[in-house]
Amino acid sequence: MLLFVDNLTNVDFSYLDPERGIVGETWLANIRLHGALNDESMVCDFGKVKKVARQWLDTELDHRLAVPALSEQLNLSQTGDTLALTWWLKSGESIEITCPRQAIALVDTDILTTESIARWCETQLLNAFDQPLDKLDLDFSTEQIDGAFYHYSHGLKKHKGNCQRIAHGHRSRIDIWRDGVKAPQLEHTWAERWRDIYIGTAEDLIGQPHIAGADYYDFAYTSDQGEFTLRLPKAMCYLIDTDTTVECLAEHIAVRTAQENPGAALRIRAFEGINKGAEAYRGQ
Ligand SMILES: Nc1nc2c(c(=O)[nH]1)N=C([C@H](O)[C@H](O)COP(=O)(O)OP(=O)(O)OP(=O)(O)O)CN2
Repeated sequence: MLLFVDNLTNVDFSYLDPERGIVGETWLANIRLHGALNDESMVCDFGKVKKVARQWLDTELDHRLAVPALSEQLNLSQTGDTLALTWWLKSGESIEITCPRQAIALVDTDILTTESIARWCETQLLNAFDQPLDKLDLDFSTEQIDGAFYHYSHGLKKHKGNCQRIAHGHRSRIDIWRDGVKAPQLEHTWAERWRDIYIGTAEDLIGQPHIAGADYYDFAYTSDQGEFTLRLPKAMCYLIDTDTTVECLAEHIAVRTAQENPGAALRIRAFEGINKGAEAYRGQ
C-alpha cells in the first residue's frame, strides 16, 4: 500500500553549486511511504508521518548550507565543533566558510540537485520512522511563480533561531506596483540584480581582499550558535546598510527603486520563501 502527503513542509536553505556559487532555495517536500497495513489499518498515521518527516527536514536541511561532501571541488576540515570549507568554483575563484557544524548539511554526493538531495534525505528518513517500511520516496518541487523571483542567501546574526546561520537562503517572488499598476520590468530588474546573490550587511564586512586576480568580501560575526565567517567573490554579493530581514529588504528595494524612478508611487511586496514577506511603500 502507498501513502502520500503532498506539501508536507517547505525547506529554506542554500547549497553550493560549481557555477552559481551559494544558491538560496525554498523547496516543497512531498513524501510517499510504502508498507503493509498495521493493526489500525494504516501504513502509518498521517500525524506521525508529518511529525517525523517535518522534524527531520527542519533539523537536518532547513536553514543549513548543503555541501556536496564527495565533490572534488570541496576542501573540508573539522576542528572540534567548527567546520572549515573551501569551495572551488568553475571560474577558478573560491568560497570559504567557517561555522558551527550544525549550520552545514553534508550530503554524500558530488553534485547537489533536487534529486540527489532527495535521495540523501530518503535514506536517513527511513531510519527516523520507528516502524518497518518497505520504501520511502521523497521529492522536492518549487513554488509555481508566473512573474519574477530571485534566489538569495543571507544570515541574520541577531536572530535567536537558525536564521542566524551565515548562509541559508530562499527562492522568493517579488511583486512591484508603480502608480497602482503591476510593473514587471521593475520586478525583473530586481530578479536580475539578486540572481543567486549573497545579501550581506555592511557592518559584518571585515575585509575586501584581492586574491589571485579576484576581488572578495570577507564577512564575520558571532551569534548564539558560534562564530561564522564567509569569504566570497564580490560579484556574488550585494551589500546593504541594514540587517537582511525581509522587512529591511522590502524597504531597501523601495528606497532604491524610488531613487531610480523619481516621483513614482511604489508598492513593494517582497517574499521570504513561500507565502510570507513584507511590504514597503514610497510616494503613496
Ligand atoms: N519578521 C520576520 N521574521 C523572520 C524573518 C524576517 O525576515 N522577518 N526571517 C527569518 C529567517 O530568515 C528564516 O529563514 C525564515 O524562514 P522560515 O522557515 O519561515 O522560519 P521559521 O523556521 O520560523 O518557519 P517554519 O515554518 O518553521 O519553517 C525568520 N523570521
